[in-house]
Amino acid sequence: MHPNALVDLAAELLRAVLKFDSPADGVVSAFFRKHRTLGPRERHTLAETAYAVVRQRMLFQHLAQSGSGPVERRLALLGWQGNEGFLRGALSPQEQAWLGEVQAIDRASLAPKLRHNLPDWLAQPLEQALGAQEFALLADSLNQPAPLDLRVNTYKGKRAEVQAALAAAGIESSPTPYSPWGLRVPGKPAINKLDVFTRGDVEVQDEGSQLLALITDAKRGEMVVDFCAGAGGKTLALGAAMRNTGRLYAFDVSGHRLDALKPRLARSGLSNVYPAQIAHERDERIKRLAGKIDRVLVDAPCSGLGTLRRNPDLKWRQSPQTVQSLKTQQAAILESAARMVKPGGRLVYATCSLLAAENEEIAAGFSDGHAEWSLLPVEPLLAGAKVAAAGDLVAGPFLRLWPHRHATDGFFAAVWERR
Ligand SMILES: C[S@@+](CC[C@H](N)C(=O)[O-])C[C@H]1O[C@@H](n2cnc3c(N)ncnc32)[C@H](O)[C@@H]1O
Repeated sequence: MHPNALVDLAAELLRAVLKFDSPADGVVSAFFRKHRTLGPRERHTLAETAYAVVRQRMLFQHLAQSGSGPVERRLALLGWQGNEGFLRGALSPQEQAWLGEVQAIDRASLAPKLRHNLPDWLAQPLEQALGAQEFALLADSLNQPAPLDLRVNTYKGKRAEVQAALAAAGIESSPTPYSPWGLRVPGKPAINKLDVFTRGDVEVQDEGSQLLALITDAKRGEMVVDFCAGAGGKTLALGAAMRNTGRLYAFDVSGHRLDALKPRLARSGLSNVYPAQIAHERDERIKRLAGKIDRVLVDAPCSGLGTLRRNPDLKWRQSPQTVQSLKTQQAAILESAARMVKPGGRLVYATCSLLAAENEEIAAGFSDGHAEWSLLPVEPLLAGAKVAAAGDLVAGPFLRLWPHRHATDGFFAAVWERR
């Protein structure tokens, strides 16, 4: 394709993505379905350029105030993630001069919000929680792509064996620093055609997500509920920890997401998982399990702001209002899920949000209203699950993961035991 045509397509894609009326990954996929003839390299350039602009939207929109022509084209030039020489082939002499000028601007001289690229309502509580210096590190890490983490299906194989199988396929990996189940792979090699993937020895899963399953500590023969199972990332980890025994219910209100669990379940070799769509958190099915369950994991619907490395559009699509309505939902789901836990059983509340509003505040609300539950400090639970450096992963009694500190998504977890 001619360089200019590809830049024009990047501008067209940006016009759609920057509406922020639906998730960016869906917009990108729909765009590729419309432009079927695009090759893999062109798709990579277009998608990565769109993501780069979404990540640095404030900065790029500021810089794009100068120059002329459609603003999306200037944004595409600023965020270009393809070959530099190829890009030069698309530029007019005026565009070349403009790009040179704006790229020479010293970014350190710009206003803080143009450097961190976060909306005020989000920047403020994060800066308050971390202090200015560490907040800058967080903001920087949120603007980097995430590494590819894999979870070894320990029901089928050992981490060292999977690592060797990956190496034999030309893919280098290293054990994740905290999770005993994880491997980290540099770059983004396609792994879904490898035998080690198709036979279910390995799944793609962020190390932070693995740690949530580890602290849930589901054991052989137990009755376990993954309340917000979605496509089952944590379900599969729990089922493997249970060594394919006992009964593991995977509940979700979204049948569509549960459908995505099915092929993963088939690969995993697990037969102890019972996926079921529920109408809402007070569904009859939930009531029938009251007081019967050993472990309940609530991986609650949340703002997803701990996953900005992968889903940078969330910072523009969420708002104080959406967080407020999520908080109501989170408290209601936790309340309902708790009823299923039997005396001596464990309840885990987790999010992939960085905001105390969705984390510590929800946990405090639950503890305050429930004298019959003891909050369990997470550090010994992590250490008991053979997680290295457990003390580095907690804030007080809670699990608190940060992309800039732990190279994981930003997860939170609180754990209670029913007396
Ligand atoms: C953070 S996602 C779960 C991700 C999943 N656990 C995984 O590891 O892949 C939250 C899920 O909660 C589900 N959900 C939303 N409201 C719910 C409710 N009232 N009861 C159960 N699940 C709900 C959403 O459909 C979504 O799949």
